Amino acid sequence: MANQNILIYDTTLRDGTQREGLSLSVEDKVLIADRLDRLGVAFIEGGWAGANPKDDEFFRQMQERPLNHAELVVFCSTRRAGLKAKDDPMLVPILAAETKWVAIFGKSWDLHVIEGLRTSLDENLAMIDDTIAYLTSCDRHIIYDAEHWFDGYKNNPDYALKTLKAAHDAGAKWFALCDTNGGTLPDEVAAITKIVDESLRQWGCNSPSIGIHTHNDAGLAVANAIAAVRHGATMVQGTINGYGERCGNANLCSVIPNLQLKMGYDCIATAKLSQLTEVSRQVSEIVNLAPDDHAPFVGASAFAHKGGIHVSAVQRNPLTYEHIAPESIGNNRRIVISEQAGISNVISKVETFGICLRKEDAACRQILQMTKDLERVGYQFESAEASFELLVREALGDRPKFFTISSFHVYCTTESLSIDGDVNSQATVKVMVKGEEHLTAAEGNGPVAALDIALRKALIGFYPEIANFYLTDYKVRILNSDSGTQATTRVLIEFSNGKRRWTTAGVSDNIIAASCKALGEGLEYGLLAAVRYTKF
Ligand SMILES: CC(=O)SCCNC(=O)CCNC(=O)[C@H](O)C(C)(C)COP(=O)(O)OP(=O)(O)OC[C@H]1O[C@@H](n2cnc3c(N)ncnc32)[C@H](O)[C@@H]1OP(=O)(O)O
Ligand SMILES: CC(=O)C(=O)O
Repeated sequence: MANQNILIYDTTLRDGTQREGLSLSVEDKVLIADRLDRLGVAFIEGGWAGANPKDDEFFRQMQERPLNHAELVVFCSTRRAGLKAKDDPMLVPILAAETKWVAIFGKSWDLHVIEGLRTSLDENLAMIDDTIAYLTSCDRHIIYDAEHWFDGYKNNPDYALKTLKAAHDAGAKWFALCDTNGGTLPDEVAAITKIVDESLRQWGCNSPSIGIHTHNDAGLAVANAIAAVRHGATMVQGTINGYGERCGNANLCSVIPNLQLKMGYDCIATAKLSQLTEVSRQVSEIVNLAPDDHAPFVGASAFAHKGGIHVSAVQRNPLTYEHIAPESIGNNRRIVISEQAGISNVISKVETFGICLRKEDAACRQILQMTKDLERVGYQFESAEASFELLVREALGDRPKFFTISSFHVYCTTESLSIDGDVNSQATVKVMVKGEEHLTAAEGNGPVAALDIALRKALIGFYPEIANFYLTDYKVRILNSDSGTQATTRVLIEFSNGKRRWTTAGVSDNIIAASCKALGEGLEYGLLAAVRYTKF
C-alpha cells in the first residue's frame, strides 16, 4: 500500500460548468468553493477570469473571503499567437484575480497548433514559454495543463515533449497531462505518464509534479486518473459528480475513495472522507441537477440491496456484497423490497418499521408472497414503501382502521374540448369513519383533486392533522400499453407533512380507482405514522 499525498485539484467551477445544462451564479460558485474548501481539497479552479463577467465577479468576491485550506486557481490559455504575453489583454484579468496559482493550458498536439491555432510549431513553443515566464515574473505559481497531451504524444512524441520542456524551462511548477478528448486507454495513460516522469527527472525536476486531467468520453476517466497515479502523477484533477465538458471529467467522488480507501494514498483528511456523499448531494442541489442514484460510492443505490440472495448474505457479513463500508464515505446501506426479495429483505425492511420478525414466523412468508403477487399485477413497493408498511401491518393484524372508502363517484364536465376550455370535475365519496358513514362532495380542476378534497372533507373533523399532509408528486405508469385505453395503470403518489415524505401506490385498470387507492393509503399512512413515529 502506498502512503503518499495525492493533491486533489477540483475543477467543478471551471470544467464542471462546461457541461451542457449546467450554469452557476456567482453565489452558487462561492457556495461550492466554500464546501470544497471544508472538504479539504488542495486546489479549487474557480474559472477563467476575463472570459465572462461572472468569473470576474467570483474572483473579486473571493478576494474578500479567502479560502481556509485550498489554493484558489484562475484558469487561462497561453497568450495569443503573435503578441507578447505582457501585451496580451487576456492576461490582465488573470493577474487582477490575484490568485497565487494560475493554470495555463497550452497545445501539445501538432494538429491543434496547425489547424486550431493556425500558427507555427515554434510559435506555439514561444507562446508556452512567454506566458509562463511572464506570469512567473509576476509572482504567480503555474500549473501547466498540457491540453491533448496523450493524443499529441501518440501523434508526435518529440514535439509533445518539446512543449512540456518549454513549460518546465519557463518555470511551471506542475504539469497536468490532459486526456482532453477522453479517448485514451488506461495502459496508454500508464506508459506515457511513466515516460513523462522519466523526462522530468532528466530535466532536473525531482519533486513530484505530474498532474492528470481526464475526460470520460470512453467511460475511463476514473480508471485513467488511477493509472496515471500508479505511474507517477501526484495531482488528480476532476470534478464533483464528474460534471464537465461532453461526457464529463474524472468524478472525484470515485477518485478520492478509490485512491484513499483502496490504494492507501492520502487525498483528504480521513475524518473528512465521510463528508463525500453529503458534498456530492449538496453540489448536485446547488447546480440544480438530480443526483445520480446509481453513482458509485455516493449514489442512493450504491449500497441498496434488492436481490434476496444479496440481502441474506449482507445481513451475515456486509463484505459479501459491499466493496467498502458505506459509512466510510458517508453513505448508508438500504434494503429494497420487491418481487426480487427473499425472507431476509422482509425481516430487514420491517425492522425499519420497528417490527421484529423471525425467519420461522409464518407472517414472513405470507408478506413475501403477498409482495410478489401484488408486484405481479403491477405494484412496485420499492417506490411505495408506505403502501408496503400498510401491507405488513395488515398481515400482522396491526393496521388501525382510521377510515374505509366505501364508494366514490367522479364526473367531469366540459363546455368545449378545446385546450383552453374549462373542464370541471366533481367527486362524491362515501367513507366509514369511527362506525359512521359520511357522504361528501367536492369540486376540483381535475378528478384526482376533486377526490382528494372530498375525502379530506369527510375526514378533517375526525383527524385535523390531515390538513398538514399535502401531495408533492403524482406519477402514472401504463403497465400494458398494448391494451390501449383499457390498460392497467399504476399510480404513485408522494405526500409530505413538511418534515417527511412518503409514497403510496394504487393499481387498477381504471386510473381514477388507482388514484383513489393511492390517495386513501397516503392519508391513512400519514395518520398511522403520526401515531407510531415520534419524529413524524
Ligand atoms: C480543453 C478546455 O476545456 S480549454 C477551456 C475551454 N473553455 C472555454 O472555452 C470556456 C471559456 N471560453 C470563452 O469564454 C471564450 O472562448 C474566450 C473568451 C476564451 C475566447 O473567446 P473569443 O476571443 O471570442 O475566441 P473563440 O472562443 O471564438 O476562439 C478561441 C480562440 O482561442 C485560441 N486558442 C485556443 N487555445 C489556445 C491556446 N492554448 N493558446 C492561445 N490561444 C488559444 C483559438 O485559436 C481562437 O483564436 P482566434 O480567435 O484567433 O481564432
Ligand atoms: C485543460 C482541459 O480542460 C482539458 O484539456 O481537458
